[in-house]
Parts: sequence; C-alpha cells; structure tokens
Amino acid sequence: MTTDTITPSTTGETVLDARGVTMRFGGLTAVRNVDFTVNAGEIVGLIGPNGAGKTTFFNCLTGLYIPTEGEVRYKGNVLPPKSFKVTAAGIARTFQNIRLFANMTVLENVLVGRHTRTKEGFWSAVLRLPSFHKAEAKSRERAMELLEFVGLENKADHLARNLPYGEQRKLEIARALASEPGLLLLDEPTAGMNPQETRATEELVFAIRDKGIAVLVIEHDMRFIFNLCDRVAVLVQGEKLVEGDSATVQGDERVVAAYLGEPFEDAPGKDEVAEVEAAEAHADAATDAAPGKENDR
Ligand SMILES: Nc1ncnc2c1ncn2[C@@H]1O[C@H](COP(=O)(O)OP(=O)(O)OP(=O)(O)O)[C@@H](O)[C@H]1O
Repeated sequence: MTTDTITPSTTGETVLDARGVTMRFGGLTAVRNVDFTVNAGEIVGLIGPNGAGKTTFFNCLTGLYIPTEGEVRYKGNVLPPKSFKVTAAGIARTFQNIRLFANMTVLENVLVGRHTRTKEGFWSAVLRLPSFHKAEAKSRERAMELLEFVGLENKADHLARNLPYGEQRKLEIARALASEPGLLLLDEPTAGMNPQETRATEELVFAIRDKGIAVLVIEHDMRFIFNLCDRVAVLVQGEKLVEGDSATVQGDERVVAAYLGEPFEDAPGKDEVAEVEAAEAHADAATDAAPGKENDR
C-alpha cells in the first residue's frame, strides 16, 4: 500500500449529519424521520432486514433521491440535490449491484472516478495542451496508487468484465476513492464474496479509515459488521430502531426480534457449538487410536 494525498480529518468532527430524513414513494414510507451522524475517523454500520430502507437511505445521502423531508449536511454544508455534486463535495459510494464500465480497463475505470477532481477544461483536452498532458499524467499516477492500495496494480490493463467478482468489488472501491472523498459509503461490499475475500475487505476498510476517510457500510454479514464497526445503527421498516456499539446492538432484544428471533448469521447457536465439540472429540479419539500414536508421547 502506498502513501497518498488524502489528508486525515480531525477525529471526532461530524462529517455527515442527517436530520429527520424521510423518503416516501407514493403511499410507501421507505425511510421515516431518521437522524444519523458519522464522525471523522469512524466506521459506522447500517443494518436491517431486507426492505428496511437501507439503500433508500444511502440514496438520500448521495443525491440520487431528494428526501421528502429532512436535511443532509456534509461537513456542515447542506448537500446539493445531484449525485455528481455530492461526489464533488466529498461523498463517494459503491453500489449493491456492481456498476463498472465492463468494456473499459481497470485503470480507465479508476480514471473515470477522478473526473470530479480534474480541472482541465474541454478545450485543453481537445487541443491536447501541455496542461492537459500534465493533469492526465498526474491522474494516472494517482489511479495506479489506488490500484496498488486495493491490490489490483497488476490488473491495470485487464478489462473490468474479466475480473473475478471479488476483484470487481475492489475496483469499485478504488474508483470511489479516486474522487478523494472524506466519506465513503459501501453498499454490501462483501456480497458474493468467499470468507477469505470478506476478511481482505475488512482489512481494506480499516486501511481506508486509517487514511482519514470515514466509512458508512451496509452489510448483511453480521460478523463483518460487528468486527469492523465502531458504531452500528439498525433500520427496521424505515425507522432507526437501535444505535450503539457492536455489543449493545447484538444484545438488544428488539434487534434480535427484528431479525425474526434467528441468531445472527455466523453466530453459532448451542446446537452448532455442541456439534463442533462432538466432531472435535471424535477427531481427537481417532488421532489417539492411530497406529504409532503411542510412540509420540
Ligand atoms: N424507487 C422506488 N420506488 C418505490 N419503492 C421503492 C423504491 N426503492 C425502494 N423502494 C421500496 O422501499 C423499501 C425499502 O427498500 P430498500 O431497497 O431501501 O431496502 P433495503 O433495506 O436496502 O433492502 P435490502 O437489504 O434487501 O437491499 C422497500 O419496500 C422497497 O420496495
């Protein structure tokens, strides 16, 4: 991983401040009166059952939707109602359904993500002025740094569509980082990943936070969320039900009830624990009985 130009924000400063956000689609209220903050240096999780309103809330934070009621501020300023302006202001995001330019290379995808940070004008590009070449070289250098940061530097020339799924998700993150955000929103970043890829994504998110970028993440993988997040908020039927650290949220019976009383995904229940212990005891007995084992003692 390389050093880069992102300047860490002061820890504790409120980066995102959403107040009373409500989003209605006709008669359906998908998000209802949600207050939500993310502070500098934080990784915050947003969880909730399917259809709880998580993605709708993300869309309200990124200018894709204009909330029916409420206000969203980024570093004190009310967000403009256009997604490219929100990105320029400092909020970047990835999508639940990967949205890459499939027929462009990995490097080109990251370069596209830099457009809000490139000041060179139309004529400069058309006339290929020296200032354009200089800006282009700088953008490439930064894009390569970001590819190295996410571990894709050796795939810069590959077409995005040829990357395995887990790497496409990493590329989406690199592209989002290319806009030099102060806040990164990740919508189900580990969907479809195997446990190793999920673990690597966890490390990547920590590394992003360590660069001074606050992170807000939606995930269904509870182990990922509770390992990663300083704070977790639970949305149920569009309303914020509970917010707190991982232990508080995991122990809250309203949260368990909202997930239909099921133990959290990946949290082993009593039966599972007993099954694993029995299997281990069986394996130990088999090892002890193995020929030559007595000579090992
Ligand atoms: N553009 C839209 N028009 C109408 N209804 C919508 C729209 N977008 C979302 N909804 C509805 O709003 C509710 C919340 O959906 P949303 O996708 O935000 O939930 P979610 O928590 O992200 O779910 P999941 O975990 O399954 O992705 C759902 O009932 C959904 O059908």
